[in-house]
Amino acid sequence: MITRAETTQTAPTAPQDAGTSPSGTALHATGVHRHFGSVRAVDGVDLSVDRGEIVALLGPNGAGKTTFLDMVLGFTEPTSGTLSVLGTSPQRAVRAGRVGAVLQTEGLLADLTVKETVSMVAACHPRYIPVDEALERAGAARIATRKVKKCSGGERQRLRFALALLTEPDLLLLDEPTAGMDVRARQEFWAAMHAEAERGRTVIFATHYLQEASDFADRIVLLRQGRVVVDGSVQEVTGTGQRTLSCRWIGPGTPQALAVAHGIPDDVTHQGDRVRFTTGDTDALARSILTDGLGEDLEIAAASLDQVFLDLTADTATETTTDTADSTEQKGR
Ligand SMILES: Nc1ncnc2c1ncn2[C@@H]1O[C@H](COP(=O)(O)OP(=O)(O)OP(=O)(O)O)[C@@H](O)[C@H]1O
Repeated sequence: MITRAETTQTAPTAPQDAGTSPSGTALHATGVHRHFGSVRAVDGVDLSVDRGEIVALLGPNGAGKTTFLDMVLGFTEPTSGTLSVLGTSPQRAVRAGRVGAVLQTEGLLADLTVKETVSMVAACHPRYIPVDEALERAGAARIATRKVKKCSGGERQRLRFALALLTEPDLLLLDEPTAGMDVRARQEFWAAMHAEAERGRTVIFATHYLQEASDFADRIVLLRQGRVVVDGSVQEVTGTGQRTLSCRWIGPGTPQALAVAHGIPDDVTHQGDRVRFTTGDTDALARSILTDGLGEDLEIAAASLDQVFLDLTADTATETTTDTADSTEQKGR
């Protein structure tokens, strides 16, 4: 049985077991559910990720991100629905070393050095890249001789990254990979990940840092209560939110009257000499302001990813449950 801690470390099956994915799809999920007793952790996810894509998986605590990644890694099976990874089952893709993962769980031996750890794990694989190369690419070369127990949280993540790269995987899965890293470590981590993406790897990462998602991902998938609520590029996702229009008011009339005329009576605020409107139709508002000479120095801004995230996940406090019996399964992580 494969456990979360073993994912990047033991994949002794021959590569030909993994099959191929002629369509170029790295991941294909159709109607995937994963229920734990009464808890619908994943509640009908349809998702297709092409090879070479970089996808950020966002969602509030308990949205189902880790459970979904666990299924992609073959740790747990969907309750229903189908899931294929690189054209085969998750288990076969993982065993063939075609999937690398950087997870938050432990599973590292405290008394080994970083390099010893990578060497030991490399020896479990039928084929792997040179250990020094994996360390270098993961930004872990300078901590090669450090004992794992002396490594900080961020350094351990780099070590996990080096382990994930050993088999030159086609798909990299990262669950909150930069948790615990300081700003510099985070920047270095993403620079290293960029280099891996440029080598053509597909990267799927779960994160709570929206800026990281915005900076690094081609595509944002937002989960809420086990379902995909938004799926698109950063521009498409922020485009679903309300825009703001601000200007210097020069009259006649009042901003409030204009807001009422546009059906947004409560969405007008003042900041210094500027007035700010929040609306789904900034074009119509801008037209009125310019045509009637009501304001000057107009600025229109799309919603921030943070704002869209907050709007779409505002009511997630309620737990999603099925109407079946209580959960008897324990959270095993
Ligand atoms: N083994 C399990 N048994 C019972 N419930 C579980 C189990 N694993 C996950 N859950 C529940 O499923 C839901 C989704 O959890 P999951 O860890 O996938 O969310 P997440 O989006 O990764 O959250 P976070 O951002 O906090 O890591 C939660 O309500 C969680 O408590």
